[in-house]
Amino acid sequence: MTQTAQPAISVTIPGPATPYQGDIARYWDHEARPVNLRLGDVDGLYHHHYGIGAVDDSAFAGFQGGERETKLIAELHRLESAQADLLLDHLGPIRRDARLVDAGCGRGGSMVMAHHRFGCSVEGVTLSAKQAEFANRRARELDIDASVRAHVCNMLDMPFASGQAQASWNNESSMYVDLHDLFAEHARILAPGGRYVTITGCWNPVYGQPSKWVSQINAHFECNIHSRREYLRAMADNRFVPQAIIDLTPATLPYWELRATSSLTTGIEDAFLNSYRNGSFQYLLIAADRI
Ligand SMILES: C[S@@+](CC[C@H](N)C(=O)[O-])C[C@H]1O[C@@H](n2cnc3c(N)ncnc32)[C@H](O)[C@@H]1O
Ligand SMILES: CC(C)=CCC/C(C)=C/COP(=O)(O)OP(=O)(O)O
Ligand SMILES: [Mg+2]
Repeated sequence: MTQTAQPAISVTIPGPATPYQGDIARYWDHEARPVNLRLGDVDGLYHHHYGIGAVDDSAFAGFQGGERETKLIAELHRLESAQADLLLDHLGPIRRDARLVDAGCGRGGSMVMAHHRFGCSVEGVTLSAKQAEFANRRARELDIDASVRAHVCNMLDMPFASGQAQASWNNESSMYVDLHDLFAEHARILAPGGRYVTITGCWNPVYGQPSKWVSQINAHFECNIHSRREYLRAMADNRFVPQAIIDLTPATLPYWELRATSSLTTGIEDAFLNSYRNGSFQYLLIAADRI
């Protein structure tokens, strides 16, 4: 019997592109660590990244017990917001009619800060439906939901037209994806001359290979930390020319030293402290022009 050829049909399959992305979506759907929620409750900016800058001891020294802890938590949060501020500083001048893209937006703290600073629209993507709901609820509460939106989707295949974004970034979210695929997608959505910024933890090729502390961080977060060399190579291969490369390792150590003394430790503090101190891991900001 002869089989007639079936016409090709195109099917849209909802959900994660890979089983790994499904794992990561579940991870962030279920994440509710007090270190993130208590810090976010300080002023309603919910971050999933770490902090930079000198600790202001006077913010909590001289206080006792619960009051001291509350003030110490506010200090940790101030350092995390300072990190996002530094990233936004490197976006350059942004027009009010611009569109910005936050790839791996988490609960949206950086998006809110970007909108408040520039007055422009900010689109974010996350694999986690819970995080996107959280970010969109915060945007509604702040009455900025016409300009700040989180979408549940893959940062390697974003639902944005080509060449329309003035700037885009990854704030501690690039260790979940292949860097060549990532920068190809940023190069697609950015206008020529647009700016890309990342703050990331990367292993240091000068150390040789990922240290046991780096491997511990990977296991803790189910991520895959790349080397500094991989970032620069993948950028160069995808039309990105670095304008600034800043080693933020010395600037993030005080955050980790303070966090290790807090009531909100999660068990990963020593891995960060040891890997930063032995030179196997670096906290890096890279700002690049899309040519
Ligand atoms: C450590 S959190 C960082 C969140 C945010 N950038 C911040 O600074 O608060 C990592 C984020 O990356 C997102 N992510 C990981 N892989 C992704 C992918 N392939 N597509 C979209 N988002 C992804 C996660 O859903 C999560 O929101
Ligand atoms: C620098 C590196 C390697 C980051 C990995 C990505 C990551 C999980 C960032 C912090 O998220 P979080 O704020 O949810 O983590 P925590 O609960 O530890 O504060
Ligand atoms: Mg955190």
